[in-house]
Amino acid sequence: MATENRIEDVYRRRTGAARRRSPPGTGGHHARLVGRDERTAKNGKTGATAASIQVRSNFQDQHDLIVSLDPELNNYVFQQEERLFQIWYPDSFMRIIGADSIITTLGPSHKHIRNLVLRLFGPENLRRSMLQEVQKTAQASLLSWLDRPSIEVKETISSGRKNVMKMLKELLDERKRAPGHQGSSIDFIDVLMEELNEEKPTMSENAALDLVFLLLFASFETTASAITAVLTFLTHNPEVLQELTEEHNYIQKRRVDPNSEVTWEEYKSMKFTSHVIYEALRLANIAPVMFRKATEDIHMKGFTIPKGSKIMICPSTVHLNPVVYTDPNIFNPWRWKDTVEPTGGASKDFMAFGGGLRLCVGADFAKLQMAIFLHCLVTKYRWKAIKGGTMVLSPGLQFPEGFHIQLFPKA
Ligand code: HEM
Repeated sequence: MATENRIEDVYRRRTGAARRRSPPGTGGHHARLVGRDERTAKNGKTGATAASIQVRSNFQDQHDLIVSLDPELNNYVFQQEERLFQIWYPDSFMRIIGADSIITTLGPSHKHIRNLVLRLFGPENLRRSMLQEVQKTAQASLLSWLDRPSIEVKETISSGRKNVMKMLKELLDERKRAPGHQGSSIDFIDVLMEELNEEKPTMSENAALDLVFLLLFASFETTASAITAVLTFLTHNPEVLQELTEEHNYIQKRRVDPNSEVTWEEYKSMKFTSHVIYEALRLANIAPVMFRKATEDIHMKGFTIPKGSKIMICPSTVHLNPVVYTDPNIFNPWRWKDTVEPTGGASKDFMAFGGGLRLCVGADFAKLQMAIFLHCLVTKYRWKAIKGGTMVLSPGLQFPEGFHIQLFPKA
């Protein structure tokens, strides 16, 4: 796996920043080191002493872009969300996700939309209905993989999920034609219909569809990448696969009917699985960067981040930091054994799901999907790697040759 320097290098290559080292203030792209230890950063060493790199860029408003390689600054940004920092993403990204989304809203509106989304993806609904749904989907996908000589894991997982978008749109139309869904479990369309039928709805129908799109966009790539990364790590680490399989076999053996559905208690008992998931997310750095802008002048460690500056947070600075994680490039789920799991999926040492007010709303859902997929996989199947499986951070996680496997039923 590549390290945070690689991310920095790729970023510099793309902006041309490193090559044009013209002095600050002369316009165009150029890079200036503003960290504590210029030499360390130049030599490409990683770790707690890594400096922040400040790049003056061609962003429209000509404010600085600070690439933060400092774990403390990363954490501080999340803690000070909507006080000293505010969400900001480049225009190209905002065009994809739509101007009117959870990402662009602030304050009470943001909180309101988050709460709507959490009615579907929060722990209560995960326990009540999503657990079953997720299990059915995982079982059906794996069954459909059986007859095929080679499966490209990420592609297969994400194409399956794309059908969900189509289905949700159809469902919204159907529910509009025949309102008053009487099902026992709530679904997101119920939540949205309720919102749209309010006397003073907080969103238009288009905004509601945009939100559905954003949720699917945010979940397709990320979850598919995460599951592919876990499978790759398991393939290369048979001792991890063995302990994981033992955990799931044990859960299955304790049931009266081994084929009955996974219960919430069983899911919560999957400790080693949870460590495998955290470890894979730590190494994979699926969301390689996050952006914010400073809403005030901020003084930190002898530096000033001027109001209006854009800040690029790189979670790998923490995740691949040897001071925080011993042998950071080694896939070692046992390292989590004596660690308190990050509350709500985030801590100052673990930011795969971001942190603070903007912590990923799908974090619990993503972990549930991964754990249930692994349960269905290791209790019923084994697999053989056919091709690919190389992971590169460039700067996001990529599988240049994909990861192709063949699936077999367990004897
Ligand atoms: C392994 C899978 C996933 C990873 C690594 C991941 C990562 C992240 C990260 C890092 C953020 C914070 C972005 C920021 O602070 O700028 C985020 C936010 C978000 N994620 Fe995820 N995500 C995953 C799965 C999902 C899923 C399954 C969904 C949908 C159900 C989802 C929906 C969202 C949404 C809506 C936000 C914006 C939250 C807000 O602004 O309040 N994510 N995600």
